[in-house]
Amino acid sequence: MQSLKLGGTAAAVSDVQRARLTSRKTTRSGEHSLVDISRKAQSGLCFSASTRPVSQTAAPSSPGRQQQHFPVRREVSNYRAFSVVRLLRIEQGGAYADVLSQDGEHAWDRELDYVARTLGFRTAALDPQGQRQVTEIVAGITRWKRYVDFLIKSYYDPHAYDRMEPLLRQILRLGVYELVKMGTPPHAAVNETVKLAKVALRQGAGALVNGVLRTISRDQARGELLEPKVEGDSRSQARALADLYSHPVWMVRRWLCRFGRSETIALMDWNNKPPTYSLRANSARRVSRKSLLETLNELNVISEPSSVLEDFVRVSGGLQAVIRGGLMQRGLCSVQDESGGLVVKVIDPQPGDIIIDCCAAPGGKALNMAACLQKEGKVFAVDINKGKLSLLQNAAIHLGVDDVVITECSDLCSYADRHDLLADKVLVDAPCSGLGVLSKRADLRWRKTSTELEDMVNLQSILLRSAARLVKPGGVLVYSTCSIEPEENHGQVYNFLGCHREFKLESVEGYVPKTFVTREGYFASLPHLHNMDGAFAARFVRMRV
Ligand SMILES: C[S@@+](CC[C@H](N)C(=O)[O-])C[C@H]1O[C@@H](n2cnc3c(N)ncnc32)[C@H](O)[C@@H]1O
Repeated sequence: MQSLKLGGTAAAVSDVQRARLTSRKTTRSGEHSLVDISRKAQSGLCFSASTRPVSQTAAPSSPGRQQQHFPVRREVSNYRAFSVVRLLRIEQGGAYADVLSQDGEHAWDRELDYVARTLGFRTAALDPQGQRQVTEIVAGITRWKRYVDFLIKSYYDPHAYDRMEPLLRQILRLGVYELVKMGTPPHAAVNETVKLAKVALRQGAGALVNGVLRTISRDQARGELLEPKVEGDSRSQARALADLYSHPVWMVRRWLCRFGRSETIALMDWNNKPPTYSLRANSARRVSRKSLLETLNELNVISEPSSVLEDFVRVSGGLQAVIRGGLMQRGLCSVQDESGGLVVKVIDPQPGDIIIDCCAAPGGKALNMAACLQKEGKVFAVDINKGKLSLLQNAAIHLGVDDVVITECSDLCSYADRHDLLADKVLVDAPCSGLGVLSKRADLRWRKTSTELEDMVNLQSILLRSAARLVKPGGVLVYSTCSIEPEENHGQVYNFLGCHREFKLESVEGYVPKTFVTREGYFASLPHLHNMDGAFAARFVRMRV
């Protein structure tokens, strides 16, 4: 199958014509060829008096602007319009896909205005099902971006695609994603995205989208979809796997060296699946897991008891119904991955303990530890990020543990200089690459670089050294991350023990189920093996002198 090369050489153009890649409808009606249309669409020559050029960047906020300035276009699928505007915003503004999706109820109203300002027309508001569709589509396209772009570039000119106006790029991505990953019936996927391109941009943009999508759809139906070929030297294979499973090449290369091919694929498969969420029943308000499961059942949230933690439940289908039901506001539960709950098991908080959580915000582990104390003892929650620390403070009030949690906004190094508090237990849940949580953080894989990982390693070792000064003789120090990378985990432990003879490593056996205990005695969860986020924890004990 010949790929479509627009704006390329004459030979490439004639290949296109020979392959008759434009849709039948377009060629039969004698309209412009896809090549012409795309050139016009790219150059912006297709703007007419009746169409308006859409800003290349996100629409500026203009508070004085009245709603009636925007015509209502009910024929445009609202969730698709919301999705492309969100994607644009994520790409241009760097907003987190997952943060956006968990915004509160009123955020959708604000977003409706934002969509109108960006597209130049209003759509119908979204019902809860539409909201769920936007969340899932945006997260899905964010995850599958590299693969979707591979397809578009294979069926279109890669250079022209790179220069394409941002909104048109998002519309194309949406159409391709619907066709190849969502299984939307082709006529709906094509017609709806073409309509969106025409109304939001111009006729020519619609024709371009139509041509590319129809070609992909036709090849897909014939089982001839262009796919990355995993062949050649290790570099080429890594690149093809990166295209196929939509991950950065540097990640694929490091996982291939460590896990081998099939496990690397299993890990990438996990990262590409919709995330699983779990909730911790709030024992501080005497909420049992059984009663939490009943409440979830009343809200029609599919949930089941965790198989590894007695106070946790797993929920299916996202958190929107849980958020709408106000369960967190009412202090019934908090959102925490089971891997985070298992790290708390490694710390083993007991009533009466003085605990310092050195990198505490937004507070999943600090609040869990506080509940374990049963009102006896203290959790000193330290974090350098004031905003995130105030989230922790508010959550402590909702959960009824604010009498146990004491927050302090500080750099840990200066905190350790200022305090001679010797705690029973100290947790360093260090900032890390987050490579264990790529399923939940849809855009994280595209924002991380291997250089950043090295920077993280330096910061982690500084924080661990500072934290060590806060542990009393006989006390416990736990170092944890939500990474699966050895430099951030085993490597830190090795370096720490090398220069801190007063600490010895203690196995986590007995604190967590055996399946999470490594040969060296660390806690480690791997997403594709344990069906939860990837995390790591090592438990040290400070020897009595
Ligand atoms: C992985 S997060 C902690 C997550 C938290 N333990 C929880 O369970 O929700 C790492 C935290 O370290 C904090 N941090 C980074 N550098 C720090 C420093 N020098 N001193 C204190 N906190 C720091 C970040 O602000 C971030 O909130």
